Amino acid sequence: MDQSRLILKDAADELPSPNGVALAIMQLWNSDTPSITQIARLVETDPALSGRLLRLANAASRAGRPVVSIREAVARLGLETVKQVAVAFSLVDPEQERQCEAFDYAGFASHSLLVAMLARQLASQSNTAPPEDLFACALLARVGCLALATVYPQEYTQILTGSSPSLVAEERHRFGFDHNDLSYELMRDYGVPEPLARPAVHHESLDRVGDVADGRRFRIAALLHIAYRLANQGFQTRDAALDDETLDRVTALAHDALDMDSQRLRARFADAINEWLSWSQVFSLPESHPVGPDSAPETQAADRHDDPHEDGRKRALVLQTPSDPPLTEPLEAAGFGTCHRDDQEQMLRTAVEHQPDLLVIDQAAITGSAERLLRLIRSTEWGRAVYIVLIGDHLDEPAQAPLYAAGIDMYLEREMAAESLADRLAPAHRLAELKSLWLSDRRDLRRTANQLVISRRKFETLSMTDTLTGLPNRRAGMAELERAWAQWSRGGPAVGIIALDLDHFKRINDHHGHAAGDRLLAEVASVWSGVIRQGETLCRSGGEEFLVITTGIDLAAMKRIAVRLQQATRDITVPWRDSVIGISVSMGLAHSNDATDQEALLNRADKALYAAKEGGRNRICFRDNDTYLAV
Ligand SMILES: Nc1nc2c(ncn2[C@@H]2O[C@H](COP(=O)(O)OP(=O)(O)OP(=O)(O)O)[C@@H](O)[C@H]2O)c(=O)[nH]1
Repeated sequence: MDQSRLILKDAADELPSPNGVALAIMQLWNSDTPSITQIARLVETDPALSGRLLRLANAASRAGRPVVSIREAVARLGLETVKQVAVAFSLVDPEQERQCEAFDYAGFASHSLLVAMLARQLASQSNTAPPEDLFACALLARVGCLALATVYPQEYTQILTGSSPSLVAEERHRFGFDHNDLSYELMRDYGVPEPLARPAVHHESLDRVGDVADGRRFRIAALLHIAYRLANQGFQTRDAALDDETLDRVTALAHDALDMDSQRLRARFADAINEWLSWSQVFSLPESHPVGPDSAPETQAADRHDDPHEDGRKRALVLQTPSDPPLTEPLEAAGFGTCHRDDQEQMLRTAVEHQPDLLVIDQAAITGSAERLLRLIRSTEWGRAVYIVLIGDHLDEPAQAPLYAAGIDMYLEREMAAESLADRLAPAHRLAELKSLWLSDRRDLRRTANQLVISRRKFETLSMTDTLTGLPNRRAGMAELERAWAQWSRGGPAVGIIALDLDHFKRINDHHGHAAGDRLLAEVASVWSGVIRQGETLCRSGGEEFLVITTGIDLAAMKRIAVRLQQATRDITVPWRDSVIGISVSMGLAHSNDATDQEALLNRADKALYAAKEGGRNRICFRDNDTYLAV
């Protein structure tokens, strides 16, 4: 899954934070000195920000134990760093074409938070992993979805609104990898260790949880799956009562993996839901009650042009006391769609939502220190490129200097504002033009780079796939064998090879023609694919030769697979013109217990296959001491 790493740079740096969290962090910053606990609790509600901070904390302590708990990351980084990172987040882009329309950003963050809170509750009652680590792991377990929505907004909208029943299958088809692969890569990039990140990949489906063989990883995958399932219900009902159907589905798993009965499960669910509901106000700010231009009743009538970016004009946001005449006219004359706020908090909300190009701030409407507000705005991502005009009363140059230092671009005297503002906005226009040019260049560049990743990934997939049968080719088979052997040599599951070679295939070609041979090869591949199971890999290693790589089973179990393959081959009939073609297969088995390295293993299977051919074909052979025996 190395290719998905290529889009990490974009994704990891630019995953958007929910506007509600963004605003809450700004409010904390702007009020009194926020405490590290307050900040940590807010950070925990946002997967994108949590990931960034974990990455930073882990980068700072390269040699030490990895930091997985978000609270620990916040404590290690310290208030100043966390404040800086927290305010400089990316936001969901208000411009339609740059956001994934079908992706519910706020819902995603809120759902992830609920899964995380449930995981923490379940972990606190079971001996699986530290609760704070599992909180972070669960919070980030689906961050790949957010990354795909951010990096491929249009394509992801098509996937989400398409008719495919399987999101994962559709993602794989489109991108060559799915959101689980990407979540894993991002989590590793953030510094989450493999034993926690890997089980998270399996958490969405019960079948995939069952595939996790290792005991501790299985418990982690099971815990995350239970949290995910419960969260799906809680997210919909927003109620602490657990329905029987969901409970039935997870009870057996909770019992096996966490040693937890249904009563305790219900109690943990209720606790997590209550905790989550108490946080929901963070999310209900701009998302569910948009505090955009049209929602402030007191200003609605005045703001006819309250959705300034709708018509493609540059956006101006004005903070002004109600007693002053609104600056709509000069701003409109200068080509800006304008919206007014008379309250600083409302202004910040609107700015977060709409990311204006121009901010006109009347000093009289600022609560608290003007410099502090300006610094706060300048430290945000949207605030870095906004043109700021400050309107004040008789400030001489020494009084203006610290305001310029804090981030204003222009100072205007109140009496002059109405008449001279329009004439002075050329630089603001130029900056907005530059910004939009730069953004569109960046967008095009990213789009090209991201498309390249997909093409490359598809090419790689093709170069690892046999075109006739759709099976992994020899190269892919050898890569899989190498991976399995490396695990075995580190004490992992045993590896086995079943080498298969169709009998007298040349005769088929000679008698029925090459096309008939091709049909038969494709049919054989399809039938065998249905016979092998999870954990077994079937590849086409050459013309009429195939390999099955098994893991975690002994020779006796391999023989049973070989017999199933032999029986299935016997049943294959391919109608061709006036006749029906059938085939048989010879097989040779070898097991890692009897081999010193992977070449020796392959060699041993080949020799056993040769013995099967020599013995008359249509048989399964293996070596026992110095003799070859047939199954
Ligand atoms: N139709 C078709 N034939 C292929 C393909 N690849 C290899 N072959 C043919 O497979 C045949 C293999 O022949 P041999 O190696 O003599 O083996 P065999 O006839 O199967 O005999 P045994 O293996 O000894 O049972 C050759 O005729 C190849 O041309 C392919 O992709 N399509």
